[in-house]
Amino acid sequence: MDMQTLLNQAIEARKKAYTPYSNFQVGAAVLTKDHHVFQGCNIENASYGLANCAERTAIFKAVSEGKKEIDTIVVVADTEGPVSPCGACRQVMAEFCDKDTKIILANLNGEMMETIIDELLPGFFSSKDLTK
Ligand SMILES: O=c1ccn([C@H]2C[C@H](O)[C@@H](CO)O2)c(=O)[nH]1
Ligand SMILES: [Zn+2]
Repeated sequence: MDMQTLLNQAIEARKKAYTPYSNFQVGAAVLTKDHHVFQGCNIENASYGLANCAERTAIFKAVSEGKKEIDTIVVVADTEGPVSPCGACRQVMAEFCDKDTKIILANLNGEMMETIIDELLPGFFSSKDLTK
C-alpha cells in the first residue's frame, strides 16, 4: 500500500473525531505487516482526561482484532507542521512498533515527516525493563 493511500485513510478517519471540548481533530491509520488497515480518530469525554487519541484508537483497534505487528502508522491533524503525538501515544506506539516501523506524521497541508519510535521516544520503557 502506498503512503498517500494510507494518509488518505487517516484523513478520512479524522472526519469522525469526537472533539466537542478541544475542537482539535486528529486521524490515524495503522497498516499491519499482513496488510490490514485500521483507522482511528480522537474521542473526547466530558471528563476531559478520558480523551483517547487517534493513534491509540487505531492501534487498539488493530490489537483487539489480533493484529499486533505494525508496518506503518500515519497520524494527521490540522497543525502548522506535522502533528506531534503526545507522550502517552508515544509509549503505546513503543509497545507495538519495532525499530523499523514507519511512523508518518502529517498535516492537512501535505507536510509530512517520517520517523521511528527510537526518535520519538528515546529510552522508552519496555518489557525489558520489567526484568532485572
Ligand atoms: O497526536 C495527537 C495529539 C492530540 N490528540 C487529541 C487528544 C485530544 O482529543 C485533542 C487535543 O489534545 O487532540 C490526538 O488524538 N493525537
Ligand atoms: Zn496521544
